[in-house]
Amino acid sequence: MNIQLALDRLSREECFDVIKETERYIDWIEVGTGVIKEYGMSIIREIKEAFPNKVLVADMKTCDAGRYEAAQAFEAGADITTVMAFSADKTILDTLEVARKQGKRVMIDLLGMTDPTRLEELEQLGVDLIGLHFGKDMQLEGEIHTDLFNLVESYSTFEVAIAGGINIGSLPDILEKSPNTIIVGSAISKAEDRTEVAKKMKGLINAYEVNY
Ligand SMILES: O=C([C@H](O)CO)[C@H](O)[C@H](O)COP(=O)(O)O
Repeated sequence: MNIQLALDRLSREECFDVIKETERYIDWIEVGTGVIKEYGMSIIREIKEAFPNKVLVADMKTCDAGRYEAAQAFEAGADITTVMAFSADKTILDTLEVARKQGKRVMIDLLGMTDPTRLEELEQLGVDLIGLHFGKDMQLEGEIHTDLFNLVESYSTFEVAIAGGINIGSLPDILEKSPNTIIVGSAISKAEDRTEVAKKMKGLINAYEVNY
């Protein structure tokens, strides 16, 4: 099970600090949407150059012009780019095609998605990696719940990532659902001791995997 460290609402310098402080305990690095909007593709390039052995996720949250945006992210060094589940089928197909040609991947972000038939369609389109997502603004009015997994429970074809305010308190319940990737942003990046929090979270994951 991977930890994907999400870098959001951080300066360029802070992004590098957070990675350096936690790199022993994280597997994937996500350059957050806001960070990409602030610094453009250059921050993806710089982070990939500095940490070439980490899988780099560009949280582009693409919803249109998929071919162009996927090419931008991959050209900058991303291994995975994100596309919103509500996007047109053509957008999703185009991003998948660009990814396949370059040996890269697309994560479909299910933020706001409640329609199970869209999952069927995504599977038919050839999607293999999805992100369950309880959004930042949703977190102002509630907390992530494992009910999110209901959307995907009848699909064995998807590799599943999950995000949305996951912290040490909510991690044990999430682990019971055995996602492939656990996305953690503010619980690590805004912590006083980021190394300690990342270490504890990785420790909980390792302990779960040993007993699973
Ligand atoms: O995708 C994200 C969100 O929409 C802000 O862009 C975050 O990366 C994701 O939610 C993980 O961050 P936390 O919720 O702070 O753990």
